Amino acid sequence: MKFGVIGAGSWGCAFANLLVDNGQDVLVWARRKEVVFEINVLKKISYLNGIRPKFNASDNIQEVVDFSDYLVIAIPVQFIRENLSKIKYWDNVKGIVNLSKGLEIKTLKRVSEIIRDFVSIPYTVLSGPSHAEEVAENIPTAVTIAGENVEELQILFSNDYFRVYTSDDVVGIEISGALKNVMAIAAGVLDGLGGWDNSKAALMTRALYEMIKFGKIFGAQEKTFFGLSGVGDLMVTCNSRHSRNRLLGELIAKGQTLEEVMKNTKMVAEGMYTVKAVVELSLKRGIDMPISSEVFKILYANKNPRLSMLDLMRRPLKEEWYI
Ligand SMILES: NC(=O)C1=CN([C@@H]2O[C@H](COP(=O)(O)OP(=O)(O)OC[C@H]3O[C@@H](n4cnc5c(N)ncnc54)[C@H](O)[C@@H]3O)[C@@H](O)[C@H]2O)C=CC1
Ligand SMILES: O=C(CO)COP(=O)(O)O
Repeated sequence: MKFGVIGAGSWGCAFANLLVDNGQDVLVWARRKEVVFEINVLKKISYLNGIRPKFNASDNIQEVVDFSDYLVIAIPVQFIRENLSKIKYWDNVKGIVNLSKGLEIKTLKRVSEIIRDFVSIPYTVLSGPSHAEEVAENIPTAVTIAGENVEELQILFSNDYFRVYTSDDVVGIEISGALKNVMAIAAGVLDGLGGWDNSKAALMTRALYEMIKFGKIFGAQEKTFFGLSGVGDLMVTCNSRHSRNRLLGELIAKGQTLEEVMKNTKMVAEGMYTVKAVVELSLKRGIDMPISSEVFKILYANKNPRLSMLDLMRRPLKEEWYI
């Protein structure tokens, strides 16, 4: 099978190598010519230290689409629309597989909804605790896919280091993948303030509750949040040294501004965008989202992270579970 991968960041490249390991033909689209040169000529992936690309890249997005039976989306969510709008013909593509995690802030849409604005071909989302740095090193990893063609894709993606489960909950997988990035920023803030175990465990548990509360309003199934794309990804992203979102929170709590953090990295922390959509949607739908709302205030209203922590502790006392 031929797979075109849109995005040559860490996850696009790690996933492309996985597909080659599984015997698939792969062509990756990179936005910048220097990245194509690095991959095709220098055999380097600048986003993944020490990992050799097993695939070729092109900076011509239409060429990659024309090559593909399946098109894999692996670019930050805020750039999906602008890049898909460059594609004129979708004739060969039999399905889309989305690896990106977030909500579009301009439209408040999930990735499946953004894609539906361009084409109506089968859509599948893949999510779960899967840091590119570890998948690229063939470290055992398990994820979930939902959508169309999942039986075929489960087999094509699985191998001895990558185990794929199926689910029937596209909405739940998209929402849990998007929201855990926001929660990981909050976890990073706690790391930056003191790295306390009690506080982190409490935060992650209440974060899961907040994710479920939000997801159910949009039709997600509660059980999805207890699976790989929910609690699994929440655990890895809140704790991992690889997590961009967790690191963003940590650096902010240690005194850097958002602008300073962004200037010093070419990586993208999706949660810093998604939090805007989450706060807007929660206000519109009347969903109480205390952690997300504090993350928003820390990032965009210059709120002192210690005060955010205190404000969360001082909320009205209540029963633990009342969804
Ligand atoms: N890195 C990881 O371990 C995982 C990432 N993801 C998701 O995959 C998606 C891609 O993230 P990463 O590969 O981590 O990216 P990254 O943080 O490694 O690299 C940033 C990527 O954004 C691209 N980019 C920046 N501006 C762009 C624009 N205007 N148009 C198109 N692309 C642009 C860069 O070219 C680069 O490919 C995100 O939604 C992320 O949440 C999901 C699972 C694991
Ligand atoms: O989604 C991820 C791991 O499953 C990657 O998380 P970060 O974007 O925080 O690195």
